[in-house]
Amino acid sequence: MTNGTVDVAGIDAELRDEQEMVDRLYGRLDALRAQTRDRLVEVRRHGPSGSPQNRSERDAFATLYEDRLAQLEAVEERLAFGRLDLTDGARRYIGRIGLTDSEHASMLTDWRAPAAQAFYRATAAQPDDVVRRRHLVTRGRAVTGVEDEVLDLDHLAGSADGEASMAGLSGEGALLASLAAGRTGHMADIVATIQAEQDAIIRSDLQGSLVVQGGPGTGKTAVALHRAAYLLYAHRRLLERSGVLLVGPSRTFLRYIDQVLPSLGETGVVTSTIAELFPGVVATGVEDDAVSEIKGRPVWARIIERAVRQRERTPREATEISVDGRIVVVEPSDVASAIARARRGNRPHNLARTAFVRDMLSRLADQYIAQLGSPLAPEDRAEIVEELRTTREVRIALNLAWMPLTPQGLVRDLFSKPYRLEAAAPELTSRERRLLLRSADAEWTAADVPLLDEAAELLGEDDQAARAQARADAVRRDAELDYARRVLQSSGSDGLVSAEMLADRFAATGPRLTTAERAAADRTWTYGHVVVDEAQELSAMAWRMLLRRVPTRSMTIVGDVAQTSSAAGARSWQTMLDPLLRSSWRLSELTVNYRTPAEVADAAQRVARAAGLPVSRLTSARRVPGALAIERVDREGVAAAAAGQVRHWLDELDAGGSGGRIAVVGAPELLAEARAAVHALGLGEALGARATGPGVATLDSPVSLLTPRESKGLEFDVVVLLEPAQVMAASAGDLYVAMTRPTRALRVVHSAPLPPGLDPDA
Ligand SMILES: Nc1ncnc2c1ncn2[C@@H]1O[C@H](COP(=O)(O)OP(=O)(O)OP(=O)(O)O)[C@@H](O)[C@H]1O
Repeated sequence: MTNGTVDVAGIDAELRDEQEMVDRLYGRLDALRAQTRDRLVEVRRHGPSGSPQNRSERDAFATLYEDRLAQLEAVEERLAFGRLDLTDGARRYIGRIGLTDSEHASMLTDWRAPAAQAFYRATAAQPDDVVRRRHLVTRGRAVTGVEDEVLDLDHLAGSADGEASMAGLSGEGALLASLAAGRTGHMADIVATIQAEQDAIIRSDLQGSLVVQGGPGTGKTAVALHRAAYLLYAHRRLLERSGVLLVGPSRTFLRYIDQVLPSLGETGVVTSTIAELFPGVVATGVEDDAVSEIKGRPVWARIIERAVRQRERTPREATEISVDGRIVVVEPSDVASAIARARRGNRPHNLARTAFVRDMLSRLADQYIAQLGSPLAPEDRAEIVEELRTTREVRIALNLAWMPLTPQGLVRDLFSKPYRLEAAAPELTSRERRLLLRSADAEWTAADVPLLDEAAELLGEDDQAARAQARADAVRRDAELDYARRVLQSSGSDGLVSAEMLADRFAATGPRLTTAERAAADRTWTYGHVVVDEAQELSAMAWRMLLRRVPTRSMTIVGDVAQTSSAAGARSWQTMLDPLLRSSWRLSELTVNYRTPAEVADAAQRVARAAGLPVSRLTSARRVPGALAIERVDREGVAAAAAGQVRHWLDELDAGGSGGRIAVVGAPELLAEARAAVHALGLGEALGARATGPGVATLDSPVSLLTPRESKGLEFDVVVLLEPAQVMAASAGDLYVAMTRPTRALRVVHSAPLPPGLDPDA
C-alpha cells in the first residue's frame, strides 16, 4: 500500500470525476425507481376486474413492484463505496447492489458478486489484477473524499494519471472513520470496509460447519450477518426454499442487529434465541446458573430417553375387565410382549403406541372370541375390537401401560415428581435432583427448551393429518416458486426481488406464509443454513436441538470461548463440538479488534489472562489516549460517581455533535442505585421511557443500565463499569465481556479492590 503527498488540485479533479460517476449511478437508481413506480401505477390502474387468476397475478405484480421499490429506496445510503482499477485499464465500481445501464452494461457491481471480491481481498503481495483500490467517502449523494490503496505501483507509474492518483490519498481512513463514529444503539453494516480476513469467512463455502473464533470486537457478529447475506445471494435458489436461521443470545441483541440484513437487501432470515426455538413455549422463567448448567449436560439425551421408556410399562398384576358380560384379562406377559413388538419399529413413543394398542386389542379380542365358542366373520371381529377400544377400563389399562404424552407433560412430571426424576436420572446426584425440583405450574426456562425438544423428538407428534397437509402445502409451494421464477426471468425483474417473495404474492388461497414464517412455526423445519452468534453460550443440549434443525450441518458458528458466561457453555470448541460434529467442522480465526481502543482491550486481556480464561490473539486497530480511567470511591459513593460519569459523558458526546451511547454496567442492585443517582442529577430522561427496572435494556435511549450479561454482543461509545471485582466473582467471562463493550472510553468506578490485571499499582 502506498500513500503519496497532498496535491490539492489533483484531489479536486479526482473528486469531480467521482462525483460525476456517483451522479450517474444515482441517476440510474432514480430512473429505476421512476420506472418501477410507473409500472405500479399501470398495474393498479387496471382495476379489480377479470378472473380470480388474473386478479391474483395483478396483485402479485403490484406487490412485486412495491417490494422492488422498497429495495431501491433502501440502498440510498452509500449506494457506491468503492472502485477497482484493473491492469487492463478497466474500472469497476462496487456498491450495495448491482446496476446496469439501459443497454445492460454493468455500471455498479454488487459487493457479493465474484467480480467484487478483489475489492476486499487484493493486497500488494497478491494484487489480483488490481492496480488501485479506491474507497469513496460520501455524505448523502455528495462525494467528500477518496482514499486509495495502490497495489501495483509499477503498473500505475506507467499510466497517464499516475501522479495525480498518488496525491494525498490514504488507505485506512474509511475504516478508522467508521470505527470512531458515534454509536446509535443499532448495529450498522460494514459492507464498505470489510477486511480481507473477514471477507474470506463471509465467502467461505456453504457446505459444512464453519467455526469463527475471535476475541471481543473482531467483527464476528458483523461477519456472521454479512455471510448470511452473501449466502442468500450466492445460493438463493436453495436457501429461499429452506430458509436461513440466525440464533442470537437475547431479544435485545437481536433487536440491536435487526437493521443490518435489511440494509443489505435481505429480509427473509428467521431470527431466534434458543429459548424461542420450541413453537408454543414461551420461556419466561429464571433459575440459578447451577440449575441450567445441570440441564445443559449431554446426559439428558439418555435421561429423557429413559423417562420416555419408563412410560411404556408392564403392570405387576393382571387386570380383569368385564366387557358385555364376558371377562378379558390384561396379562402382564401380553403387555410385555406387545411393548417389545411395538418398540421393534423404532418409532417415536406416540406413534409406536398405535401398534401397541392394536396388538393388545387383538389379544383381548382373541380372549373374548374364545369365550363365544363359535367362529366369527371378519366384520364381527372388527366390531368386537371397536367395543374393546371404547371400553373405559380397557383404555385405562392400556394407557397405564403406554400413555400418550406431550413433551410438556413429560418434562413437567420429571421436575415436579421426585420419584420420576429419581427413576429417570440415576446419573445425577440426589443433591442435583433436589436442585431441579419445582412445582408443576412453574414457568418454562431457557434451559428447559432443549429438553422439551429432545422429548418431542422421542415422543413424536401424533398428528398425521397435519403432516399430510404440510406435505401438500410443500408441493403447492414448489409449483408456485417455479412459476414465480419464470415470471421474474421473463419480466426482467430477476435479482432484486426473490422468487420466494413473488410466490408469496401468488399464493391466492390459504394463509400467505413466507418461508421464514412457516419455518419459525414448525418445530420440525430443517433450514438450509444456520448462523449461531455468541455460540460459546450454547449447552450441549442446546446444540442437539439446533443440529436437528440443520441435518446438512451447513452452519456458521461464531463466538469466543473466553467470553463464556453460561455455566453450561463451551470453554473449548473441540470439547463442545467434537462429540456432536465429530471432526467435520473447520476453524477460522479473527484477530483484529475493531471496536475497543487498544488501551482498554489490553487491560481487559490482562484481567482475562489473570483469571485463566482461554483468551485468543488480539491486535487492536486503534489507540485512543486516555480511553481507560479508574475512579476509586467509598462504597456509598459508587452510584453518585457513576451518575457523575454519565453527566460528564452526556455533555462530552453532546459537544462532539455526532451522538453516541453510554452504558452503565454492573450488578442489578448497583444499577438500581445508579438509576436513582442519575435521576437525582435530573438526567432521568436520558434513561429512556422504557427503562422500568434495573437491567432493562434500553438501546434507543442515550444511557442504558445493563447487567454484564445483558451487555453481551452490544457496544457503546462509553461504558461505566461498576465494582469489577463483584462482576468477576460471578463470572470472569462476564467481566471480560463488560470491559470490551466501549468504542471510545471505559470508566471503572469501584470501592472494593480491583481484580488482578486491572489494578495499575499491582
Ligand atoms: N471491517 C469493518 N469495518 C468497519 N467496522 C467494523 C469492521 N469489522 C468490525 N467492525 C466494527 O467493530 C465492532 C465490533 O464488531 P462485532 O460486534 O461484529 O464484533 P464481535 O466480534 O461480534 O464482538 P464481541 O464478541 O465482543 O461481541 C462493530 O462496531 C463493527 O461494526
